[in-house]
Amino acid sequence: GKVGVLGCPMYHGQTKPGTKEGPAALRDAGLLEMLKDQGLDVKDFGDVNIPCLEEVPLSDLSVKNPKNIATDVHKVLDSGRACLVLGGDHSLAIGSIYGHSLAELDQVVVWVDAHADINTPLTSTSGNIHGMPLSFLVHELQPYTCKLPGFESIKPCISAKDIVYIGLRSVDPGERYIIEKFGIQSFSISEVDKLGIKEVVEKAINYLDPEGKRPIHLSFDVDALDPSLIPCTGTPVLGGLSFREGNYICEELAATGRLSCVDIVEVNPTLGNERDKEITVNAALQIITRCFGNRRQG
Ligand SMILES: CN[C@](CCCC[B-](O)(O)O)(CCN1CCCCC1)C(=O)O
Ligand SMILES: [Mn+2]
Ligand SMILES: [Mn+2]
Ligand SMILES: [Mn+2]
Repeated sequence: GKVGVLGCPMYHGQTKPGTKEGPAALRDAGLLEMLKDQGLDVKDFGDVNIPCLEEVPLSDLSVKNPKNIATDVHKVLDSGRACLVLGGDHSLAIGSIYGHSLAELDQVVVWVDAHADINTPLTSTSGNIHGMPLSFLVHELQPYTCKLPGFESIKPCISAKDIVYIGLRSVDPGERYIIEKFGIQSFSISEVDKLGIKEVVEKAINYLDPEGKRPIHLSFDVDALDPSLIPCTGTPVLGGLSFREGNYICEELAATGRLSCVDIVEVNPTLGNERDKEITVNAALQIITRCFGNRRQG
């Protein structure tokens, strides 16, 4: 398979700037070599240009980020490669999912995360954009939200029925209301406990794409995994997916042969000591290799 790797050192979506070190931490740990060693044709497209806060007034901040990301993701996909986006905080998904829609109109989204990330600017209590990305993208939400200055270039491009959550365990009241109102399919950690990961993944894929022909966008927030596996992330929540569950999800999505774009987000190497960073980066690297065909069975 052919993979294009895109670094996206985004940190404006939340208050801990260390997520801008995420792409470098993953590359420095040998990500590209690991992917090549499993037989992939890998091309590194470098990092998206994320201007730092000082360079642009706040109002322009977002117009550059999502648009740059969308343009670059579109370019990778149009080159015939699957796109691997290295975060950076989860606000980058505004650009990656929009960029995916420019290359493929009928994508479905698997959102693996402890959080729903679907607050609108009006329902968010933190004001952090990494808790809002889906609200900029879902058609049905638009009458209920507001456009932030600079987001004009990003158009809603997915329907509520094209999203499935796996791993939820920290959902705000406004998000719960939105999920219920629009009937967004979600498998929280409780469902993972109840059904087991095999049935969750089976149901998720069959719900999104029963005919098995639509391109899949996996937006994987590493905080979906248990904090013991990912000590270096900004919003940890106890009782997360096991390492085996995380690997299983990615193996099964890869096995569809339709995994078109993968975001790996919220790695913040500056949170924790050297050992914590090693644990976090190693777990993230393993998850990534499973997205592109490397299986535990060999
Ligand atoms: C659950 N929503 C949060 C977290 C978003 C995490 C973003 B992700 O990309 O890492 O998933 C938290 C909001 N809470 C803050 C503390 C008080 C209660 C609300 C938000 O800031 O919207
Ligand atoms: Mn195109
Ligand atoms: Mn999260
Ligand atoms: Mn997230």
